[in-house]
Amino acid sequence: MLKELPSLSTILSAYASFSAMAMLIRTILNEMLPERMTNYIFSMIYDFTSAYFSSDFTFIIEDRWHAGDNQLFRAAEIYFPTIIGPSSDSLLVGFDKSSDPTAPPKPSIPVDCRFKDDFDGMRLEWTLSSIEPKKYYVPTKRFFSMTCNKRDRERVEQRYFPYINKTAQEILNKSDSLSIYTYDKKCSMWEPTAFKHPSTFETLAMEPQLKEFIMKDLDSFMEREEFFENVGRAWKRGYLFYGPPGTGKSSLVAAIANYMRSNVYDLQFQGVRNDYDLSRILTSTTNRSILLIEDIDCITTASHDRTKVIEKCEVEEDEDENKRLLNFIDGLWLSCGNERIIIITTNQKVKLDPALLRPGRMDVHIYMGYCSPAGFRKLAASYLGIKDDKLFGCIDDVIKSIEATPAEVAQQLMISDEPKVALQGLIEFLNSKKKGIEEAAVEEKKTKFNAFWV
Ligand SMILES: Nc1ncnc2c1ncn2[C@@H]1O[C@H](COP(=O)(O)OP(=O)(O)OP(=O)(O)O)[C@@H](O)[C@H]1O
Repeated sequence: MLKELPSLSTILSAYASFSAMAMLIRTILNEMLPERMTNYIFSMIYDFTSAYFSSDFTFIIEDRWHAGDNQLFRAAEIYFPTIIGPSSDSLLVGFDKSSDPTAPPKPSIPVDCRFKDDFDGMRLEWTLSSIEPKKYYVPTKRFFSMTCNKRDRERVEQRYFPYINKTAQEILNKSDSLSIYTYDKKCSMWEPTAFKHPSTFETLAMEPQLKEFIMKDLDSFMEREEFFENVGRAWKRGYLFYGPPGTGKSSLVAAIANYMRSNVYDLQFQGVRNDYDLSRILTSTTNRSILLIEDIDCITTASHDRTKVIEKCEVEEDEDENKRLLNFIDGLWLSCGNERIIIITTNQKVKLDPALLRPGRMDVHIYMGYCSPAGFRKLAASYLGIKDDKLFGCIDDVIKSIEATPAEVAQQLMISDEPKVALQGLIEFLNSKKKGIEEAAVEEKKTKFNAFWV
C-alpha cells in the first residue's frame, strides 16, 4: 500500500510547479489587468472556494419582503423575546399606552443582541441587526441573521421556520391584548393602538338567533381552511353590516374581534391611491385579522335612488367612483392574505352598487335594526344589572311602536345607577320621541293637504 503513495520528492516538485504556476498567473494578471479588476477576480475566487469548502450556512430574515412586511420577521419578533434567556446579556423592555404599569414590562429584542434557540437538537444563534439608511425618508432596515451548519439547512427551512410561525400565532392567540391599526400615509406604515372595546356577543342587543348565526358562521369559517383550498377559493369571508346610525354595527365588529381574538385593520378607502398602493398596504397586514371599511356609503356619492334627477356628468363621476370602489374591494380579496374577515359597514345599503353586494364580495349581509323589547332587556341587564321590573311592560309597548336605536336607549340607561330613575327617564324619552314623531306626521299631512289645494 505504501508503494502506491507518491514519494516526498514527487510531492515537493508538484507543489513547486503549482506555486510557480500561481505566481505566474498572478504576475500576468497584475501586469495585464487594472488593479480593481484583479481584486475583483481574486475576491470571486475566494468567495467561491470559501462557500464551497465552508460548512456554514447563513439565514437572513429582513423586516420587509416584496414591498410589504415580512411575515416571518413579524413572527420572529413575537417568538424570540419568549426564548431570550441566559444565553443573552440584554433585553429591551417597555410599556405601551395601554399596558398595566403594575405588570412586568413587555420584552423585545435589542439591536445587536445575540441569543440562542434550541430546536430539534440544533443550537441556533441569532442576532438582530439594523442598517441606518442614507436617505432620511427611507426607514431603518432591520434583520435577524443566523448561521448554522450546512447539513441543518433543510431542517431549519422545513421545520424550524414553520415552527416559529406557528408558535408566534399561538402566542398572539393567548395574549390578552388586541390592536386596532390605522394606516399612516406619511410613514407608509400601520400604526397600532390598543383595542379595548368591551363589546361582546353577550352584551350586544340583537336577536339571539342572529347572534347564534354569526358565531356559527365564524366558527365554521375558521375550521374550513382545507375546504377553501379544495374548492380553489381564497380563505376569506366578507360581511356587510347595514342599518341606521347607532344600531350597533361598530359594536358588532368589536364583538367579533373579541370573539375571534383578532386584530382589526381600519382601512380608509380615501387613503389608497391606486392598486399598487392597496396591495402594498395589504401585504403589510398580518393573517388571521379583520379588515374593516366603515361607512362605505359615504365613499360613493352614487345614489341608486333612481327617482332623483341627476346630471349626466354627475352620473359619470358616480360610475367612475363606483368602479374604483369595486376594484378596491376586489383588490382586498386578491391581496390581503389568508384567514381574513372583511367587514364593510354602511348606513344606507340602497346607495351601494348591487355588484358590490354579490356573494364573493360580500358573503353575509346582516341588518342591525332599531331596539326591540328583547334588545332593551339585554341593555337593561348590561347597564343596570336587572332582568325584570314592573316598568318593563310599559317600555316594551312604546319601544315596539317607535324607532329608537339601541344607542339612544343605552344613553338613557346610563343617566342613573338607580334602575327606577333610569327606567323612568327612558320612558319619558321614548314618549317624547313618540310625540315628536306623531306631531311631525300631522305636520306632513297638513303640508301635503295645503299643497293639493294651492
Ligand atoms: N346593538 C347594540 N347593542 C349594545 N349596545 C349598542 C348597540 N347599538 C348601539 N349600542 C351602543 O351605542 C353606541 C354606539 O353604537 P355603534 O357605534 O356600535 O353604532 P353604529 O351602528 O356603528 O353607528 P354608526 O353607523 O353611527 O357608526 C355603542 O358604543 C354602544 O354603547
